[in-house]
Amino acid sequence: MSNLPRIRFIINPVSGTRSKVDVAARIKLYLDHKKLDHDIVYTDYAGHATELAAAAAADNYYAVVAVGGDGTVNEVARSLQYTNTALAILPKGSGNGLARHLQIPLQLNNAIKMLNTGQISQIDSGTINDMPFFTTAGIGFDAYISSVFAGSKSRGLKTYVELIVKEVRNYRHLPVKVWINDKELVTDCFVMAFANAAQYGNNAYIAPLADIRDGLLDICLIRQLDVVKALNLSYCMLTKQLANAQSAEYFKTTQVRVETEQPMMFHADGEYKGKASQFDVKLNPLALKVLIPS
Ligand SMILES: Nc1ncnc2c1ncn2[C@@H]1O[C@H](COP(=O)(O)OP(=O)(O)OP(=O)(O)O)[C@@H](O)[C@H]1O
Repeated sequence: MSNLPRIRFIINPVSGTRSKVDVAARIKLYLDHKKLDHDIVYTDYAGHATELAAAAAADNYYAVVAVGGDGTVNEVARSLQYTNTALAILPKGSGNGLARHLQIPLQLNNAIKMLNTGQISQIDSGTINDMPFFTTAGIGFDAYISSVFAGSKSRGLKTYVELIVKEVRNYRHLPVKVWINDKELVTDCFVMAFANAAQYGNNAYIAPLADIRDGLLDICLIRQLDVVKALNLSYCMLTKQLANAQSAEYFKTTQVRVETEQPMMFHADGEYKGKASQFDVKLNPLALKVLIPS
């Protein structure tokens, strides 16, 4: 056995919108085999990536590469927190929020080449009701959209925007009680997003000022929304201007508690997680090593 650093690729065979590229063949071609040893494993079921990543961390791998979308990234990253093993990403989803935030190349060959020359950094992570997230979590409309999106056959930005425009008319804000930085706030809530990274994915910037290493969550509260405001907010999200929009308010904090009269939908990294009427959202400073471009 060589003494080279070892990396494990975990490929989710069902993720992604693109045609079935032979990722293993590309790895053979573009990974620097003089610098890195590697193995490749495929997930057989939802949740499998978490087990495969935990085994690699226990075996002191240098890095585990999540090959998939933010769902796969989440499953891998949750096992690597507080270990010496770094998360790397070959982005293959439709949104790729964490990869985009970390400026990891979206093109497969370039993303593989980056592994040869990348550097290790550390980032924060969050939990919502003890469920880990690395980009964003949220309650209200964005969780509702993630639930509809999960059942939709098509993917990508166009589907997202069409869904938002269609569903915004039917969705109603709900009253919530929020505790942020020892202050209580009673408010309507259309969306409350808890951002570790700046974007949901697809360059939709829900919290353009979020810093993934500052030990703080950026909370974006949108109290009420109608179709006209929604179009304006969508434009602001895609042009990184949401922090200046009138209908979005921001708070920075390490933890937040939300209570609702009626159960509300929530998501973590865009994966719909169900409904709850109490939410505890926390930030874990610099919990995860990541392999990013030098
Ligand atoms: N072998 C498998 N069979 C079925 N589901 C799987 C398998 N491996 C992983 N999954 C599940 O696939 C889900 C979607 O993965 P992921 O988010 O990476 O891709 P995606 O949905 O195509 O990307 P995006 O969310 O960006 O659209 C994850 O929740 C994961 O649990």
